[in-house]
Amino acid sequence: MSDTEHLTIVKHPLVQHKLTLMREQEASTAKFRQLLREISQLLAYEVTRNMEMTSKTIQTPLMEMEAPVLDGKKLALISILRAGNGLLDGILELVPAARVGFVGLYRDEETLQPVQYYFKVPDNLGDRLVIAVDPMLATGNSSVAAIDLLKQAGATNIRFLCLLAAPEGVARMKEAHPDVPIITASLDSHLNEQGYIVPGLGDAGDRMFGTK
Ligand SMILES: O=P(O)(O)OC[C@H]1O[C@H](OP(=O)(O)OP(=O)(O)O)[C@H](O)[C@@H]1O
Ligand SMILES: O=c1cc[nH]c(=O)[nH]1
Ligand SMILES: [Mg+2]
Repeated sequence: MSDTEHLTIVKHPLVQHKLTLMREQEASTAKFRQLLREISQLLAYEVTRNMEMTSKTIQTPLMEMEAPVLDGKKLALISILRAGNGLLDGILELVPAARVGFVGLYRDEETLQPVQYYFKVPDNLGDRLVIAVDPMLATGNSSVAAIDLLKQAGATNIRFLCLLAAPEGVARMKEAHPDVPIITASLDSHLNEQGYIVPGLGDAGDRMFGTK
């Protein structure tokens, strides 16, 4: 997979405008959550772009026609807890029949290593397009670990959707999972010493859920 196939940055003006509003430190919890939900639907448009299609015969008021419909087994959306849930709900509104799974991971603040606390995913992952969602791709340790687990559970066709990515995380994902395309709204500058994305937006989970 070439670099341009591996990383897609969604530069649509509505995405970029909403992302700027989310980055601002005075955005309230309610505003932050609402904006993330709105952006998730715009990003979902991009991440589902290549879903397989088939057709079926329908009857319009005027005539019979062969009309396009989605093919194959349902999509599996996987939320990397807990911040992933901020992307999940909006996408589910667009794809209400999707199956949903959860990978519970938090990042140890000292070591920046992921600590797993939950894993529950739909059956037959190998037959599905699997879209893993987490707003932040920082060191990449969490997303690499989550995708390791999804592959162990049988997933073969995986995409990773995030709001912000750091170059360090993109490189780590490319090394560990070169077959997994990343779709994001922004490739930011770098990570700071605490592993936060700069300029970033802070801790996505805390901002979304109003915790510290
Ligand atoms: O790429 P990494 O360096 O691993 O960092 C990214 C991870 O950090 C955040 O989660 P966090 O650990 O804060 O958990 P939370 O979602 O419960 O807030 C974020 O949602 C990612 O899962
Ligand atoms: O900047 C960052 C890095 C990891 N997790 C976050 O929520 N924000
Ligand atoms: Mg967090």
